[in-house]
Amino acid sequence: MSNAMSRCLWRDIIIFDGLRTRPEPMAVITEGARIITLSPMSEFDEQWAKDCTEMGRGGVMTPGLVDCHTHLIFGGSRAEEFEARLEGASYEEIAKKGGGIISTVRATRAASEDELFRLAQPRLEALMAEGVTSVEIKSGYGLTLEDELKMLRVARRLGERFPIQVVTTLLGAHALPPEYQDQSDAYVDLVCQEMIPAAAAAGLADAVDVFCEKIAFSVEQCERIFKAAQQHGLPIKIHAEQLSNLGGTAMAARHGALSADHIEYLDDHGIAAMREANTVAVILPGAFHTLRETQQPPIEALRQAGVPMAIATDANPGSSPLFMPTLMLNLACTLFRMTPQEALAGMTAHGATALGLEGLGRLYEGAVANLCVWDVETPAELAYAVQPGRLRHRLFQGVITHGL
Ligand SMILES: N=CN[C@@H](CCC(=O)O)C(=O)O
Ligand SMILES: [Zn+2]
Repeated sequence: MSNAMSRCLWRDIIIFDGLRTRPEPMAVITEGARIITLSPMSEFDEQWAKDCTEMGRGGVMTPGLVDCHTHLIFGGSRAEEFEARLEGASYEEIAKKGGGIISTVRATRAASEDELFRLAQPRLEALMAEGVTSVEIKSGYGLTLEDELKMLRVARRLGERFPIQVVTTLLGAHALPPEYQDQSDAYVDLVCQEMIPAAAAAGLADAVDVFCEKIAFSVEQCERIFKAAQQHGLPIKIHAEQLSNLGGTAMAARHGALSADHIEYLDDHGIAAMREANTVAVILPGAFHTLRETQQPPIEALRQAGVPMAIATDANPGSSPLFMPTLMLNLACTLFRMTPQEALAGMTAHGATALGLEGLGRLYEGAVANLCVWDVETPAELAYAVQPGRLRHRLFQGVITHGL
């Protein structure tokens, strides 16, 4: 890593600023943890280069990528489930037989904190190698008080050990653990009365998430969890309308949710509620692709309503074992006809909004210097080609962590 206090200068670079591509080549100077100059080349003053380390010319600069939905911490593998699905079993059928999420719960409970850390490290490094500078990591494979806290502690440790911002989310209501079979309300009590208070008191959770679906928790149960989260000052988000339309998104939006994620089955009522509440739509093309879903998320209706759309990897062992953020840009375009600019905004500015990190995921004078420089000629190329190795520089809080 370089000295964060020196000045770095990039010239003749195309800027995607988090929302749009700037119309002309720019010069960018960072000093310490901040961007201090972001100027069209036509206004460049050679004096600015004094005391700067020249970082090169050409290429594309984007904000550091924001992956706002991941399940990076888990034990075990679900390769067998992958094969079973190829032979025709559905995600829901596998879940109902105690496989799916619950099989990862068994492996995660059996793993120590150190082991989970060791397993998560290369997954996190894969995201960083693709330019991610902020990542959300959920619990949700513990489903006991201790195992959920164990996962959250691993997430915090990852954020302390690596040059990346880790935002943690308590997902105690991810699936009903087998020991609570036929007692889902009692399990929701555990989430509300023990997990949320303990995670909040220990400062381990930055938000609370739920999986609202027939194979998981009802709208009423999710609402109860949201009320408990808000009593502890924690923002909320929801996995909803992925496999069916239960109306969880509209309920979550009424409670001011940061985001509603998946949302393939979202209807107009849900979209109106999201627009009203400024809830971000988190689009997860990796899960859509892996589960061979057929119901498309309502991209055009969200676009017309002006609901911001984020894109994330949903990296997890079951529905999206895909640890490559730029692949998600490509899938969002090819599967959902999002534009490359929309996809990039989804993994920068809107991804940050989905995490409540306003101002991050953007490039402007004064912004935190979380940024990437890519060996491509236009921002659209990042979504067009699926090609590792294009990251020239990655800066996290002004420190060069890649491409010295
Ligand atoms: N939909 C629910 N949860 C995860 C899947 C987790 C798993 O299959 O292990 C998701 O976001 O896709
Ligand atoms: Zn998820």
